[in-house]
Amino acid sequence: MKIAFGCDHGGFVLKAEIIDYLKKNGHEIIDFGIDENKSVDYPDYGVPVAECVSAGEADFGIIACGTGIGISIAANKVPGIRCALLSDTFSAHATREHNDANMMALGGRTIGPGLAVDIVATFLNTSFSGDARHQRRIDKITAIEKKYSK
Ligand SMILES: O=C[C@H](O)[C@H](O)[C@H](O)COP(=O)(O)O
Repeated sequence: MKIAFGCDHGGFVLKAEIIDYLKKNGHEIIDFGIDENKSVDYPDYGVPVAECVSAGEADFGIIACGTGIGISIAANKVPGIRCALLSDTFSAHATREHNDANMMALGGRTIGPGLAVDIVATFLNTSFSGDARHQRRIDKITAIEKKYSK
């Protein structure tokens, strides 16, 4: 799959192991940085990933900041993005199966790289259930997006 990745300096600590996992598992990576550990503004790295996913240029987006909060808030402003902030594998599974999330966010200051990679693996290896009740709820989220984009 094509995976877009982006992080700020708070998420940079997770980058190497996530990229390593993605490469070892045959994924193509679209890397939006950062490439060195310097202080940056997380919207500048989360939004390009979100735009890439929203445009259909990547299958999924993975982003990280210190907590995963700021960068996921920014990503979720892009139409078509459903970005889940994750810190456990149960939620990683559930957000794919129930929410059809197309992006996930991690916090480099809240979880370690081992758990981060397990979460990424669970997220990428779980499919949307396609269940009507879940689709109905996603459709309602999309309708909210359309209502406020006028
Ligand atoms: O939600 C925001 C992220 O956790 C940022 O990574 C964090 O705010 C960066 O903080 P600082 O500039 O103090 O390193």
